[in-house]
Amino acid sequence: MSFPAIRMRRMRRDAFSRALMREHTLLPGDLIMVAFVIEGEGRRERVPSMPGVDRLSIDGLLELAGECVRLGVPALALFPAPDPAVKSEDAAEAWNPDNLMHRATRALKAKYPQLGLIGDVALDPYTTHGQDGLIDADGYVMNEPTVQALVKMSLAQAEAGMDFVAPSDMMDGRIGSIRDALEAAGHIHTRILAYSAKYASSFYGPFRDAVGSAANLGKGNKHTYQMDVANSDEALREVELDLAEGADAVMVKPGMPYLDVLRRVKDAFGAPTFVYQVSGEYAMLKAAAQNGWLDEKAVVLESLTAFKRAGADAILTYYALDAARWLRGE
Ligand SMILES: NCc1[nH]cc(CCC(=O)O)c1CC(=O)O
Ligand SMILES: [Mg+2]
Repeated sequence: MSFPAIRMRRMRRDAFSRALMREHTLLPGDLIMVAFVIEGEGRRERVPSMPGVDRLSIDGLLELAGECVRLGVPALALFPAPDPAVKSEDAAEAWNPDNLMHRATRALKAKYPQLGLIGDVALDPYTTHGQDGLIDADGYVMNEPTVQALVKMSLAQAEAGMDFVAPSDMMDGRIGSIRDALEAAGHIHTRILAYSAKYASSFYGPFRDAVGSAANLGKGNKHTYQMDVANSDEALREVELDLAEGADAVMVKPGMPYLDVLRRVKDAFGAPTFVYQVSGEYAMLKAAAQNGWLDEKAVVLESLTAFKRAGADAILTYYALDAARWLRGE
C-alpha cells in the first residue's frame, strides 16, 4: 500500500469541500453588542483605552440599537457610566426608577421592542468605592446585604422593561434571590443571564475606565468574590449552583484566555452558555490592528469563531457591529 493512505489535505483542497466539512459558522445572530450609556443629549465620549468604543447619550444609543436591528444582532448589553455625583456608599441610585439605565431601557424598548436588552446587575458604577457590593468597616464586600441590593436593582430593571437581568457581581445565592423576587412580582418572563464563572481578571481594565469605576476602586481588587484565574473545577460548581437557582443562561468571562472553561461548562451542562470577549481583549486586538501588526477583520472573526468552536451559544463583544458588517460583506 502506498503511503499516505489517508490524505487529510484532500478535503481541504477546494473551497467547496472545506465548506461542506466546516463544523461551525459564525452569524450576526450569535453576537451581543455592548454599549456604555451616559447622561445628556448628543454626547459621545471616547474611551481612550478602547478606541472605536464611545460612551453614548440615549439618542446615540438609539442609533446604535438601530444598527443592531438592521444587521441582525439580536441583543444589546447595557452598562451605565453615571454622573459621579449620584454615586454613594449604599449605591441607591441603582434602583432609582428614573436612573439613566432605566430611562435608556424605556427609550430603547419604545423604539426597538424586538431588540433584546441585557442589563448589568452589579453595584460598581454606583458605589463611591468602586466595589460591586456593599462593604463593611474593613472594606469586605458583604454577601447578603449586597444580594438584597441586587434584588432591588433587578426588580427596578425588570419594571423598566429589561429582557435579561445579568448579575455580574459573583455574590453567593443572588440568582435564587433574584429569581424568587421576580416571580413574586409577576415578572415571570424576565430572563436571568448569570455571570457564573467570572474571573478576577486584569483584562477588565479598559471597562473600568469606561464606566468610571477605576478611579473609585483605586488599588482595590475583587479577589474575595471573583474567581481565581487558576481554577476551572470551581467554575463548574458555580455554574451548577446558578442553574439550580434559576439562571436561564450562564456566562464565562473573560473569553479568549478561558476557552477551556467554556468548553467544560458547555459539555457538563448543555445549558445556554454565553461568553464575554472583554474590554482588555478588545484593546489588545485593536491596538495590534492600529499598529498594522494584525489584520483586524481576520483576527476578530477568528476569535469569535473560536468561541463558537469552544461551545458558546452567544458572544458579548464590543466588535459585534463590525463583525456583523464583515459577515454580511459590508
Ligand atoms: N460588575 C462589573 C463588570 N461588569 C462587566 C465587567 C467587565 C467587562 C469588560 O471588561 O469588558 C465588569 C468589570 C469588573 O468586574 O470589574
Ligand atoms: Mg456563584
